[in-house]
Amino acid sequence: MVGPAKNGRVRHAFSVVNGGQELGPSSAPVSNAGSESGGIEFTREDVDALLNERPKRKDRFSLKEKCETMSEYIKRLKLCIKWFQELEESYLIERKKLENDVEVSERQRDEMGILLKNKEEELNSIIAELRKNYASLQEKFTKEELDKMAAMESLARERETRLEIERSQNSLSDEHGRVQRELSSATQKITSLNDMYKRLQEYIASLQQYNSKLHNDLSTVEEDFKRVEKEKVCMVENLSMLRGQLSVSKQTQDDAIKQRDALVNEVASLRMELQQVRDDRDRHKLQVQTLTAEYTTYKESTEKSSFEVDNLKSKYTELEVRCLSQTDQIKTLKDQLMIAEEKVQMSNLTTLETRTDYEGQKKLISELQTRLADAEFKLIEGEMLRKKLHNTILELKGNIRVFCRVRPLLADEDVSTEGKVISYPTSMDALGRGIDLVQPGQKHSFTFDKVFMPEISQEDVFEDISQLVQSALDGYKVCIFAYGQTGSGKTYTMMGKPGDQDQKGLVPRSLEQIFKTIQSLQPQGWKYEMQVSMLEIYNETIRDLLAPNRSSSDMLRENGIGGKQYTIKHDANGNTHVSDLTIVDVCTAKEVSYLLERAEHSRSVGKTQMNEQSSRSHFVFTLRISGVNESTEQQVQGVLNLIDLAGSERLSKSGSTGDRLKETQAINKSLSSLSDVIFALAKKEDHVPFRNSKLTYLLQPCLGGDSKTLMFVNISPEPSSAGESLCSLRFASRVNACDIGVPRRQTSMRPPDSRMSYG
Ligand SMILES: Nc1ncnc2c1ncn2[C@@H]1O[C@H](COP(=O)(O)OP(=O)(O)OP(=O)(O)O)[C@@H](O)[C@H]1O
Repeated sequence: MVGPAKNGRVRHAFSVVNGGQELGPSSAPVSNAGSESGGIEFTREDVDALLNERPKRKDRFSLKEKCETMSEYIKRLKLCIKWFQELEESYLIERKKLENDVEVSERQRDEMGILLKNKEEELNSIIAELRKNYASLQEKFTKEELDKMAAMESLARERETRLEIERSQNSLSDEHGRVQRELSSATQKITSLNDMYKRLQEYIASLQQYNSKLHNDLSTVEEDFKRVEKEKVCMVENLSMLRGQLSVSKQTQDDAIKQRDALVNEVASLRMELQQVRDDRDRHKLQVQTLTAEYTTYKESTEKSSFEVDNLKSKYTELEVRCLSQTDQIKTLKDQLMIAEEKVQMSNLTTLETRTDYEGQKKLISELQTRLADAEFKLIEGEMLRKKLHNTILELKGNIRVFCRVRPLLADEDVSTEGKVISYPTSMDALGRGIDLVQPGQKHSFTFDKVFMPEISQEDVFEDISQLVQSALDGYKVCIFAYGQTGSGKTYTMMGKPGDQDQKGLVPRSLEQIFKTIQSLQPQGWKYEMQVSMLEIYNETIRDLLAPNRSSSDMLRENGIGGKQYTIKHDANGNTHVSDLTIVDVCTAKEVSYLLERAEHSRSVGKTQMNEQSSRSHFVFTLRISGVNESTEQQVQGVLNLIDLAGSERLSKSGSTGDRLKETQAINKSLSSLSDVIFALAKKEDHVPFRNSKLTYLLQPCLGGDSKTLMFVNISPEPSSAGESLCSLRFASRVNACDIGVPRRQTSMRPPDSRMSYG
């Protein structure tokens, strides 16, 4: 049926009956109530809609749902195709009918000719369109079929995958269970590890606290120590003053006692004199009485002799005068006696006062002595604590310490043209520890344990290492070495300026301190024995600097042309032995100075363009210290190694030729071996090439742990040395980063053959 044109469009209505049931696209089929077949009317729009109504891909649909939707859609498409086929058939039938009608009715045909033609055209176009649609539907159908097949295949694959997944899910759930169990045990482990970590953190915090406490204690102890030292000095002064006062008051007391005794004697003699005078007076009184009686008797016989009377009168007068004078004398004596008695009383009082004073001062002295003993005890205790804390701090550090020393500009050096290359940062954390080297356009900053500026004196430098030297007496191996380019001040730092007391170097100062300390430790029962050896390493050959009668031929032989070959060995205790090396027992600093002078003569001193006095060998001074405390049975064995390394210099800069070139090459080889060792230690490599040079092999115990090691890096302030200084500073900062472990104190018995031990 062809419906009326609506909105310029031709409306086609057709119905499909399938098994008595109307089928059609589920989307809005409009039922035509007037239709005979009671079928469904389709418009072109409906068909277009149906064709365009391809199920939208919903990503969230599962493959199965997609397949079902596809199947539904394909089903509808099939129905459509069927409808189209039926439609085509009905059109064909209609056409046939019309053709028949044409045949039947020419008129009708003429009338309908145009209409039919149009209709035919229209139908043809519709058919063509439908065919086209059909073809495209077929195509779509095939495509959808293919899609369906692919979907089916992928569904099957998915099913398989799902099964696989389910299987793996099962195994995964097993795994999950296992992992859960492992997780719970791991969680437990983590909890316990966390606990442990917390405990460790607490432990670290407590260690840090302990460390800071130790630092505080150290500073308090050092303050106490200083205070007690001051107090001791005051007390000693007081004591000597009191002793002076006491001796003065003793003298006064003796004088007073003597005076009193003299006065007592005087009083006794005065008393005797008085008694004598009294006796005289009594006697004279008696005489006077007798004379008076005689006078009365003679008066009665007055007339007898007037001469006798006169005589008797004069005698009487004389006696009276004598009596009067004696009375005066008695009075004077009495006065003198009174004065003497007063004096005695006074001197008694003074004696009493002096005695009280004396007792008071005696008490004060004994009090002061007790306080002094206390202070001395505190001092010893403080010293012990200080030593312990000092050693603990050094042990905690566990690395090679590095002190940097910049020498002043020498008279013939000038920086004015190129400017200063060395500066010192002033920030709080780098103060006294930082050094900056400025090169054109670049600043290199370094930090060390200490940086000594040019104006720092030898004494001040020594103050900073005196504790380390002290450690050798406490039984540690101590190694101090100076590194730096030629002329940077290594020998000055180690040995000082010969003949100038103020500019003595570390070696003489260390020896003085050691001998002084040994003496001060004597009252505490310590007795020390010391042995010295000195050697140099020249062109990779060891030379004994204390060998008796060392001639130039010996030197030649030592240079490898026959003769003694000194070999280095380390024993299990970390002691180093150099075969045939001369070891001298020493008791005083003077003896060591003499040996140092002897060694200095033997040293090889070469001349290069860089430094007229440049030492071309490594100088190694060793002092072995064995101490025993007779009261505590304690024994210590320490070693002090003081090393002045040969100058590090670039061949090009040194301008060496011939023998000097050979020397420079040997020095550079051993110094580069030293840096190889340091780098291997810094990287904690399994193999450290100690054996690559005599120097490193000799220093193995100092570099490989076990000992307290300090390196001086000496720097020249000259702008022309900036490159060398930078190399030295870089090397030193690597050395500083080197963790060599904890130094060990040697308190065991000295082995019987320790005379040959080097360090
Ligand atoms: N801190 C200082 N104060 C004063 N003068 C110094 C100082 N340091 C070094 N000098 C002087 O610098 C010069 C070179 O020093 P020194 O001989 O110690 O160098 P060096 O590094 O030992 O050289 P080399 O490697 O050739 O032995 C000497 O004249 C020395 O007196």
